[in-house]
Amino acid sequence: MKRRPGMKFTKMHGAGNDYIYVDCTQSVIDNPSQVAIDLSDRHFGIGSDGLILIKNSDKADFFMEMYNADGSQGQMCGNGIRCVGKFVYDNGLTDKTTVTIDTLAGVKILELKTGADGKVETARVNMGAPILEAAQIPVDTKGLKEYKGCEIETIAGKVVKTPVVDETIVVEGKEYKVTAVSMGNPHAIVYLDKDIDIKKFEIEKIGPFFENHKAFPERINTEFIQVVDKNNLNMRVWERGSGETLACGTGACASLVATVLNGMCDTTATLHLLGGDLKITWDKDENTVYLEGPAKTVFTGEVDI
Ligand SMILES: N[C@@H](CCC[C@H](N)C(=O)O)C(=O)O
Repeated sequence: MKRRPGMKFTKMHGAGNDYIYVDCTQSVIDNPSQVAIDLSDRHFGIGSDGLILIKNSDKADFFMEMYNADGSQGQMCGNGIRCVGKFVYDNGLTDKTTVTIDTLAGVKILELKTGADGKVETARVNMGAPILEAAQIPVDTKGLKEYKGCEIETIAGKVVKTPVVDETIVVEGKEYKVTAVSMGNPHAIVYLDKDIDIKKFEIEKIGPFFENHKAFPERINTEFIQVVDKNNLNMRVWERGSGETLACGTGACASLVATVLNGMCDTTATLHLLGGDLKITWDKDENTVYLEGPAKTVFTGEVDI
């Protein structure tokens, strides 16, 4: 009997945030959500933080469709989009080094940087403007301890009327200060003391309670940040739908914005994550966030689905 051909995939990572990438420009995958659950499993599957499909787009060069390890869809993925840039360039799907990629959070522009072997090593992504209005993140401010509120002026006198900056939230009976930012997907940023060893922080105990807290109607990605100095932040992340990951690109962007809003860092900083470093800049004149970091291929293969 002839074996049905398997699905070709490439395992890639950006600062240790690993996904399975599939070229869907010529073929389709039925039930990608279930495929993400099955293949992300680190014992019974390939092992990853989720699945990313590269599709055709009528608005941009390509479309990125991303699934977390639990099969839920994320609107955006900062580490994933850099790897999509590497995938399409290294595999000859484009010869451009400035690539546009559409996502559920809009079209993003990537500047790809190649190494001596002609392959993409890093990418700089224009991630667009951070979203700060509670309802758009979304945050249900009734789920906070009490909402004190404030107003933030962004560009051209545009005022954000209901941001969530340094508000109090009660999680498992303990009070935390939280700032919320969306980069197309929702993030809650919480600060840790300077003197703790961030690598020993028990994120797996508290992360799920933030993720599913009543203040976050679409669940949330939570970044735990330690401010080292004005240009260096340590970060651990508990991702919505995937649990702890070694890095989160949108999370690093959201954390930089949150830390600027809290007056604790400059508009450019390096975020140090378990899987590597990401450089983030918030250009306040144009209200745009830029993310720069590595993109790596681990292996390619074929798998039955
Ligand atoms: N790791 C990603 C974000 C992936 C999506 C996230 N878990 C969500 O559901 O919003 C990144 O690098 O940005």
